[in-house]
Amino acid sequence: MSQEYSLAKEKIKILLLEGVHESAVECFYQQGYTEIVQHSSAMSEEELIACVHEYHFIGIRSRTQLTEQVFAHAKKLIAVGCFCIGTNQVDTVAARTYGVPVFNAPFSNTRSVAELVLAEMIMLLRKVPEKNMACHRGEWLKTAQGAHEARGKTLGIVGYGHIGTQLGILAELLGMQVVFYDIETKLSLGNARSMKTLDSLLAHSDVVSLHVPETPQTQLMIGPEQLAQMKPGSLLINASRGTVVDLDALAASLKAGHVAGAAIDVFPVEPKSNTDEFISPLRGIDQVILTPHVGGSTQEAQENIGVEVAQKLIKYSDNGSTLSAVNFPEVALPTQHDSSRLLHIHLNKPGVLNQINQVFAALNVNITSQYLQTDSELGYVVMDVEHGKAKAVLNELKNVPGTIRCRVLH
Ligand SMILES: NC(=O)c1ccc[n+]([C@@H]2O[C@H](COP(=O)([O-])OP(=O)(O)OC[C@H]3O[C@@H](n4cnc5c(N)ncnc54)[C@H](O)[C@@H]3O)[C@@H](O)[C@H]2O)c1
Ligand SMILES: O=C(O)[C@H](O)COP(=O)(O)O
Repeated sequence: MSQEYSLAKEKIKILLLEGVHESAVECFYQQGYTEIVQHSSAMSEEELIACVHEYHFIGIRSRTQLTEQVFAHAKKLIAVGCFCIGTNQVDTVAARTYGVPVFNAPFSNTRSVAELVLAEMIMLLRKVPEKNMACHRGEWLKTAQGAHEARGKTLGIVGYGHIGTQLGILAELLGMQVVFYDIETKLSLGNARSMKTLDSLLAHSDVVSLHVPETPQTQLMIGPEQLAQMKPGSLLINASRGTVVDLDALAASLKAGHVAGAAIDVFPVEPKSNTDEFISPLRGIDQVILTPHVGGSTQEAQENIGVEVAQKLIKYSDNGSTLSAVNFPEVALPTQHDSSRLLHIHLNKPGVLNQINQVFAALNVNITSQYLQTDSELGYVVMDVEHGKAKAVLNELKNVPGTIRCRVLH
């Protein structure tokens, strides 16, 4: 049975995985949420299935997979917080069907990614990775051969969103020319030029940097054909998602000397914890910078994300607001005064709202405020009623056909 009445805050159990920043914990404490369990690493599906029934909120980063099976066992789960940008690790459709909104931090770590990519680009242009490796082996590779300034070179940005646009601005400050390719029409910032096709961007760029989300269209977006279209001696950077690049094809292109260098932060399969082995066809290739998915891992980003996502979870818990949820109709709500608040999540089918309103009419309960938002499949309606009336209404609302979840707040 899912939670029907909001508990006292100190009884609400929160599970935070993957070293979610202390700033989140402080936010929860400040708002009276003290039952917090923290883990520094991710949990496997099995581990989650064994414990998820205890928790009302779960906070994760990019490593924890929240599958349909996990949601099926999460009887008390009220909401999920992804303390990162990506939500591809969560079955957000399954979450919806169980009436669980998923929140994330859509931009708090974007500057950190842009800065890392900029630094890597300069390192690759100067052939620092191979010179660094040579020094570690006791060799002395002092040469200007193949080393270039960034000034005057062309940076091609694939995916001109929060990260891509910031990177473009930073690169122009170095005197680079910026071109970009995006499936949406985007406002060009600075002197950046939009390219009509991915192929033309690849053929024009000295450095290609990928900043697209993981979608069916971006799966292996850069494979053997695309690598062959890149200029001989050009560089590839991927700090987006590991599924975007065919790493075997990249390794072959690097070994053949076509692509001259690469910086890769994300991988199709990443170790679940810092003690697991990292396996990749790029290991041992000197001209590649490999980083363990740390594009967004700065103190500044993590602290801001901690606050941002914790506040979204607290708001949903305290007043039902779903503003900026990634899988749910968005409702922005004022705090209720002198009333009880009922939250009703239902299938968006003809007649459901009518039946909800009939419950109130039959019980002669007045709705003081009502807020509704729907998408093509889901409806979320929030109703404030006089104190003391909510319990009777809840008992009837639960039986309205199409109800996914119904709760009373305070
Ligand atoms: N390495 C890290 O630690 C790290 C940190 C943050 C984000 N990321 C990844 O970076 C990605 C981009 O982040 P963002 O904040 O810039 O996202 P964003 O949503 O602001 O921008 C993504 C852009 O890609 C475009 N796009 C989508 N599909 C495309 C396609 N097939 N071809 C071309 N363009 C396409 C979108 O229209 C959008 O403009 C995130 O989805 C996340 O996976 C990684
Ligand atoms: O989606 C994101 O924001 C990035 O991939 C970073 O994920 P992380 O918080 O697990 O480092």
